[in-house]
Amino acid sequence: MDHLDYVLVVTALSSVLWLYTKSKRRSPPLPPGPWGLPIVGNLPFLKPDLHTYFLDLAKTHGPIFKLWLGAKLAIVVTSSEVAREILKTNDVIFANHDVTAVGMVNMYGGIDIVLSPYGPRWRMLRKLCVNKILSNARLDLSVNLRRGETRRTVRYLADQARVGSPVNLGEQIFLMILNVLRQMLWGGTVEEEEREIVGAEFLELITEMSDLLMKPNISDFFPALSRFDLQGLAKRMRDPTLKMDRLFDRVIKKRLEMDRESEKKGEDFLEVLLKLKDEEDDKTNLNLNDVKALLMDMVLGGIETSLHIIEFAMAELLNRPDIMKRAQQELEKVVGKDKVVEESHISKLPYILAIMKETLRLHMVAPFLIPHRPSQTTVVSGFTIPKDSKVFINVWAIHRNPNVWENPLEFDPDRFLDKSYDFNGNDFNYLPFGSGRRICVGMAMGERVVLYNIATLLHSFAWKLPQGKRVEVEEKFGIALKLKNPLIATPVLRLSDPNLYL
Ligand code: HEM
Repeated sequence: MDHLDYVLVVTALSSVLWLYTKSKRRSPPLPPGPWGLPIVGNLPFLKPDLHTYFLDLAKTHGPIFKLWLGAKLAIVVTSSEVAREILKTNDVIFANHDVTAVGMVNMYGGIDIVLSPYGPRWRMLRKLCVNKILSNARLDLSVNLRRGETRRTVRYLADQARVGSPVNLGEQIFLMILNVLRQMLWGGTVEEEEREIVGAEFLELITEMSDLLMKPNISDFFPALSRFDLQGLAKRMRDPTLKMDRLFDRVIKKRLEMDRESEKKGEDFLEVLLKLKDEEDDKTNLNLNDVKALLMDMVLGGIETSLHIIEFAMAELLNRPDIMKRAQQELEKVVGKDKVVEESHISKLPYILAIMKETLRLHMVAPFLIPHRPSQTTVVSGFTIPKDSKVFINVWAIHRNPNVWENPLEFDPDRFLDKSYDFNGNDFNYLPFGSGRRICVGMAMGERVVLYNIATLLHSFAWKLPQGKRVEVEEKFGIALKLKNPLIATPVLRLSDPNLYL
């Protein structure tokens, strides 16, 4: 090799090396992750309780790892630092929710808040909810709609208490929350006799839709196959969605037929939404489908979350009579035994609030939030996160991190009396409602409904378990995390005046 050749070879090699390091520098690698099979990736290895399975994987692969769910790349985050990078540092890029094939059928083609991509339409819907429907001022107007349903449950439980009969508490809480939400949506519209019919149908449809939304779907793992709907899930979702749509139509028609002048104004969501739709100077340009998609969001976002928090809280308290007693002492001091709890009391009940916060820490009902989806390829913690991947933030695991939470598996509301964690998502170790742009829009309502109903159940009744029994507080993964086994307990009247149970 003469000198010129030597120079050429060295130059060529250096250029290749330079290009290689440059390209390396330009695109960091994907996060690490477990090996998968060709085509199906990690799908065959998934376990039903995804939240615990993902935590186990994080122990091997670190706070950010990847999985191939068929052709779809999933990124799983298990630390508050990485969660912050996603939800705060890169919040606009991650401000979309992942869209599923069945969700699109259920949500009028994705025109609702949850599935709308971040942009002007989502902003308009969100503003409408925050200012006109779910604000504290608006919720103050509908306090009686909520109160009536809770009192109805108290009457039923009091009847059972008088005969010493155990109740399926989870079932009762479900019915109570379902009815509270139904009342908020259109309670001022539907008359008493029709209420029962609409209620029974409502319960059936919600259960069916939640089940379908949870089913793993080939259409999501291989989007190119989605038009074949190989498991028939989209087709199956059409039926309950159509029935719910007809139910919405019925109540909307009823509302439109009512003599508006003679009705009380501004109580239920439907009335507010229809009024907005008809306002001439309204800039939202809402149409009927928009109204129905918003009602659907409230139905699916508002019921399962609140109901499971109350159920988990009651399950924990039944195992901890000392904590239940402290909560009841607080209620006696603030409300007294000669009155019933009202929503106006809840801001004066810090221990009940601590019970709600601790329940949400230990049993995060939306364990991965609603999975987010980056609108462009970006780098997080030194790894490339490609556009459109599905990002699971395992908040359930973050809430149990032993480096942050002392004795994380113990139910201890006191930790929230000492530290000022709130629900606003500012501390990335505690994110029960999410954080940033997509934080839960129904937070104010969820907080009221949960606090008021826990307070009422504890104030009106002492609760007994069969002799020597404990509640197994086990979790079951689903669209919302729920208690695995039925919660059976016997209510015992606590208040001396029988009129307080009417
Ligand atoms: C206490 C009960 C509740 C909890 C724990 C809860 C939790 C959450 C969480 C974790 C998210 C996802 C945040 C994210 O993706 O980053 C969310 C979103 C949402 N929640 Fe809630 N929620 C509750 C009650 C409600 C209620 C009562 C409603 C409505 C009536 C509601 C409506 C929604 C909607 C529409 C979204 C989507 C917001 C968006 O995409 O911009 N939630 N919620």
